[in-house]
Amino acid sequence: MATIGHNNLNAKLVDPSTPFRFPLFLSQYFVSDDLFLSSFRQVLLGDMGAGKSSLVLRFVKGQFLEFQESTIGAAFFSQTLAVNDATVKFEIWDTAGQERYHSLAPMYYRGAAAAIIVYDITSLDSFTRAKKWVQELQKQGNPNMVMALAGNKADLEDKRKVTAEEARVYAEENGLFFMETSAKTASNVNDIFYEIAKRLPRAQPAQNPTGMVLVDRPAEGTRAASCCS
Ligand SMILES: Nc1nc2c(ncn2[C@@H]2O[C@H](COP(=O)(O)OP(=O)(O)OP(=O)(O)O)[C@@H](O)[C@H]2O)c(=O)[nH]1
Repeated sequence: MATIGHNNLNAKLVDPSTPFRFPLFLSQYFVSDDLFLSSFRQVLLGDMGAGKSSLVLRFVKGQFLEFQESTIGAAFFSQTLAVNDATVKFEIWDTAGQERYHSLAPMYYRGAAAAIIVYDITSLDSFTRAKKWVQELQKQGNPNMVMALAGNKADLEDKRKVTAEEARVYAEENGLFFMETSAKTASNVNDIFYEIAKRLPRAQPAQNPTGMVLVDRPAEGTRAASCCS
């Protein structure tokens, strides 16, 4: 059973391996003719203290805590975002950066459609750690996974140790998109989630759906089926 580390957030006790209602990368629900919802599982990975929980807290609640508690195990959040004509629901796993939780990470990234790998621009070690996460995802993650590299704490320019150029080149070479973010000032936080949503498989409403259609499918390849056309 996964545990959670945040008592200040709306994290739920959920084991990603069994009771999760829609275990595939992408679930689509045609609720009515004019409401279309795509649901994506997403994971945040990175060194401890890089700012993963702070980014999620900023995205989900618009808040920032100067003294954010370290995550234990992982924490689950959800947030919806309007992207073009569709509503995208993110089901977000915020993993713990402490090394002792490393072995839990595959439980969270294996079923994920997208990942944000977070480092702290004031820490070379956290950038090195981020690269190791990228390697692990490239070897063991979903091959169609959308990956973003977030250089967080961009507000701490005077303490910077990782240049934006270095990170950008690395991201380009490894097929990630890159943004510097600040959970503190909110800079680029919504933007990075929005960019991920835009890169996920395009949500397309069915032709004249009648009634409710529930479709679970892998990220790519199969077309949505309708029970009631
Ligand atoms: N200045 C600044 N501080 C930040 C930013 N993001 C997070 N922090 C601070 O960095 C510390 C660690 O943030 P967390 O969000 O807990 O980091 P984490 O990656 O979730 O850490 P673990 O749960 O241990 O893996 C906290 O004290 C935050 O307030 C940021 O953008 N700017």
